[in-house]
Parts: sequence; structure tokens; C-alpha cells
Amino acid sequence: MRFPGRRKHRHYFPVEKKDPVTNKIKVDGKLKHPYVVGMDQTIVDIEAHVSRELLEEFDLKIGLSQLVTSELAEKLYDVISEQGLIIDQHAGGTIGNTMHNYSVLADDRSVLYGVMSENIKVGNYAYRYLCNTSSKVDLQHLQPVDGPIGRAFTLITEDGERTFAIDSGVMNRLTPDFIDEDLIKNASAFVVSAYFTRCSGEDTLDKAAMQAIEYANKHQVPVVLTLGTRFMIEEKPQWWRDFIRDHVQVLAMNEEEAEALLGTSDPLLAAEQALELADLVLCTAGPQGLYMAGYTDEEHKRKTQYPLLPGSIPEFNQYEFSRPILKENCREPLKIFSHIAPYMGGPDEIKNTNGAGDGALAAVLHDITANVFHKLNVPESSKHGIPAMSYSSLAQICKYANRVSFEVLSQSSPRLSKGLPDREDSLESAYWH
Ligand SMILES: Nc1ncnc2c1ncn2[C@@H]1O[C@H](COP(=O)(O)OP(=O)(O)O)[C@@H](O)[C@H]1O
Ligand SMILES: Nc1nc2c(ncn2[C@@H]2O[C@H](COP(=O)(O)O)[C@@H](O)[C@H]2O)c(=O)[nH]1
Repeated sequence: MRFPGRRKHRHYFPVEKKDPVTNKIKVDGKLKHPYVVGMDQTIVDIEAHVSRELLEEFDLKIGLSQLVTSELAEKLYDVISEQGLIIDQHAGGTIGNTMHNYSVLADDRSVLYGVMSENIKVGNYAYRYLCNTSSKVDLQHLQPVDGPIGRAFTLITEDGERTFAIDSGVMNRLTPDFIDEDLIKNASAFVVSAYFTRCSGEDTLDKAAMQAIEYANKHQVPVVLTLGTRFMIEEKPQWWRDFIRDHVQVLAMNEEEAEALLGTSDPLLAAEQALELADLVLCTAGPQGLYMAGYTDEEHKRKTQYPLLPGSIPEFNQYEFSRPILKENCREPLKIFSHIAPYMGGPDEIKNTNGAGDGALAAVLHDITANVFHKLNVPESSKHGIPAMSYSSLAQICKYANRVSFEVLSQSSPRLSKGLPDREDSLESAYWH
């Protein structure tokens, strides 16, 4: 496990260093490595630059992720390939991206549940998916299916807006009997996107996801939900609020999804309201940066050393140096908030906004899992006197998530090709301290 983010190691991390005073690691020297489990629709992204007219021609709603029939998908594919509009084809899927990015950042194992075509040919979509996924993502738990995986036509218009047209194939056929209770029980988190509900006919992914969530809830493994696309949440916001309240501890969304869920366009207020449903909230807000909200215990709160920020909640970042704690583990729960503007104002050139939010979530998962890693290997560390959910403070997690989003924006794929640089060339070193 790599250290989450880049800064001075104050808390005996990485634990690989066998210092007998600071690192009371187990004498047999074998470190225990926690892992994250994710579940996704196995999807390859077909990225194309298109005009708004083309979206209208195919009756696609701009900015959303929507299902299309395979006939429409074939026609669309023919048009964009004949016109030479395809710029790239790579593995995608919101949780597939998140697991890949987690494994690249943490240099450690994640497990992906989903399906995989049993008949793989060199060059086909299933083959591409496997080739584009980090070797640290454990794909042994993909269920073999007879048929193609999904395709996400990622259609980028001149204004940079992305529209997804999803051709499902058999990506929703993961069955509940395939879910291993022990695998979920021992995970540091179970991660799923709201897309699991988009099932019809013979699809079983919704049942498989509910099975995994039931195991996670039973064994107190944090369930992490990312909202996917505004459109799905708008259809039944009350259902989603109830679902989150009943099953989810960590909620990730962008400001549009937040508005659909909670009815407010202010990401800070949305994050605050979301704390009535979940324990830890990440709300990304495009060029405005990102917000996080959580709970800490009065007795463990820590004041920020940064300037206090104005906003719909005055001085909202007052306790952002605190580590988040599950509300039920707080004697006197206190809401804490943090915000960060885009790292260095954003890249000079945004290659692609695809996956920027998934990247931020991967960083949050890394921090949560680093805490489990440290606790497993250095249980008597003073760090674990507090029953915190994360290794770092809310402010530090925000910085890390923001830095990872920047990296995704600077490249042309939602999946990181490498971890963060060891040295930041253009950065005032204070950023990570
Ligand atoms: N136009 C932009 N300029 C600078 N940073 C951006 C821009 N768009 C996104 N980001 C960064 O990427 C993060 C995630 O982006 P966002 O678009 O909100 O996520 P999503 O992909 O889930 O919609 C933001 O919090 C911000 O740090
Ligand atoms: N599992 C699914 N993933 C989907 C779907 N529609 C789009 N996507 C994926 O989202 C990422 C981009 O994420 P974002 O954080 O930038 O919004 C992209 O790689 C798509 O593959 C879907 O229906 N199911």
C-alpha cells in the first residue's frame, strides 16, 4: 500500500519501514493488505467528437447517460466510424474506472464484480477491457456470460459536454448467487454506482448488488455509492434518499446529481443535507472544485489552520482538520466540511473531463483503505484511539481527491496510466503538508 497523497509522513507510514520504536509491526514481518470490492457493468468507452445535430438525429439527450437499443447503437457506430469521429476506445464503467484508479494510486489490490464474455477474441471489446485494466485489479470474480459486454458511446460536443449512449449487451447479468459473503465481509469498502438499478427483462445485476449490499451492511463494511447520472436520480429522488439512508455510508455525486437528489443547486448545502442520509459525502462541482462533508466527535474536532471560508454555511471549513467518523460512533456528532478549488486552477488544457469524478472517489477510497491497512498492521498506534473512517483529515482528503481529478483531466482517458508523480514540478510544496 502506497501512502495516500504526498506529504510528510508523521504517523508511522508507510508501515513497511521496520523501525522497532515507531513501527510496532508484527514480528513475522508479513503485512496484512486490505482490499476494496467494487461492482460494475463491464463497459468499453467509445469516444467520439460529434456535433449537437448528430445527437438530435439519434434522439440523445445532451449531458446524460442513457440506454439505447443495439440497432441504434449499430447505426451510431457506422456513422461515427464512417465519418472518422472516433478518437479512442478504452475500458470504462464508472466503478471499473474507480477500481482501476484506486489500484494504480494505492499500488494495491481491488476486486471487481461484474461479467465477462466467456468467448474472448483478440481485439474485441472484452479483450480491450481486460488489456486496459490494472493488473492489481482482481478480475477473478467476473462472472462468465454468453454475449458481449457493454459499450458506452462517449459523445463529446464542441462545448466539452459528454453524452453517453449505452448499448448494454449482457453487462447486467451478474447473478446474486455469485456474490461471496466472505469476500465482502473482509473488504475495507463495497463500492457501487446507481447504474445498478438500470435493469430490465432477464437482467439480474440489481439483485446481485442488493445481495452484496446486504452482506456489507450485515458485516459493517462501508457501502460507497456514486450517483452516476442526474437523469436516473431525477426519476425517483425519494426512493434514492430512502435507499441511501438505509444502506449507504459514503455518498459521491456531482453538483447536478446532488440537485436531483436534494433539490438544491448549492453543493455545500447539498453536502450538508446529504449528511442526514450518509456519514461521509463527496460532492464534486466541476470548475468550482469539490466539497466534502462528514461527522466528527466534539472531543476529536480539530480547528483548521487555513483561512475560514464564507458560504451558505458561514466559516464552514472551521473543523476541516478533523478526521471523519461514522455518525453512530460519535458521542456528540459534529458536522464538518471542507472545500478545495481546482488544483492550480485546472490544467492548461483539459484533455477530457471523462472520469474526473471517478478519480476523486478513488482517492477517497485510498485514504479509507490506508486507514484499515494501518490499523491492521499497527493496531496500537495512537492514530487508532479515534474510531475514524479515514487515515487523513477531511481537508487532506479533499486535496488528494482534487489532485487526482487534475491528473485525469490532463490525460485523455478516465483511467490513470500511472500513479501521481513523486515530485511535483510546478507545485508549491506547501500543498501537501
Ligand atoms: N473545468 C474544470 N476546470 C478545473 N477543474 C475541473 C474542471 N472540471 C472538473 N474539474 C475538477 O475535477 C473534479 C471532478 O469533476 P466533475 O466534473 O465535478 O466530476 P464528474 O466527472 O463526476 O461530473 C472537480 O471537483 C474539479 O476538481
Ligand atoms: N457502469 C456504468 N458506467 C457508465 C454508464 N454511463 C457512463 N458510464 C461511465 O462513466 C464514466 C465517466 O464517469 P464520470 O465520473 O466522468 O461521469 C465513463 O467511463 C463511462 O463508461 C452506465 O450506464 N453504467
